[in-house]
Amino acid sequence: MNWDKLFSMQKQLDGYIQSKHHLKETDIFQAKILALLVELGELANETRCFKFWSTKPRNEKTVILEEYVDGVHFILSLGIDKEYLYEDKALETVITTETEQFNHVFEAAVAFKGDPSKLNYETLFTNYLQLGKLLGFSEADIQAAYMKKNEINYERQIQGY
Ligand SMILES: O=c1ccn([C@H]2C[C@H](O)[C@@H](COP(=O)(O)OP(=O)(O)OP(=O)(O)O)O2)c(=O)[nH]1
Repeated sequence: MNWDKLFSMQKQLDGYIQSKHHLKETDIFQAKILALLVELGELANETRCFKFWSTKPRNEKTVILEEYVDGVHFILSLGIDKEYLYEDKALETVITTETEQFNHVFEAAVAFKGDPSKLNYETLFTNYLQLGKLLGFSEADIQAAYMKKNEINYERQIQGY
């Protein structure tokens, strides 16, 4: 996957949002971490993977992918803030349940908040990609859905959302 292209699109979007909301000089690192954690919760809710008490089916794959790419936005954005990129590498196949993998991603996000090192960023990125793989998304699916949501994010800003 060409992550450089997505990083560059994200950088433009973040710049647009920050100038629109007069945040150029404000530290929004904490807000972006919380936003990522909230998106992860929303994503988990759409999969319903942890709802052992319920028999209701999970939401459609397209809806789950839309939620997934909101998390991609915030992970790219956090990397940009800390001046990190992600280089594509072969993903190890994880032998976990979706629920365990969600918990890994939560842990990785909290670890990155406490110590925003390059290594912790890579761990967060990799864990999130492995979650995407477990949810059945190909890199092409993720890239296409990211592009679509990136455009929607501009439209929402223009509409004064
Ligand atoms: O600096 C930022 C801030 C936000 N976003 C993007 C990420 C995500 O794709 C979207 C925010 O998520 P969402 O669309 O779910 O927004 P919301 O306000 O939570 O929507 P809703 O009120 O519909 O739940 O904005 C960025 O890319 N950069």
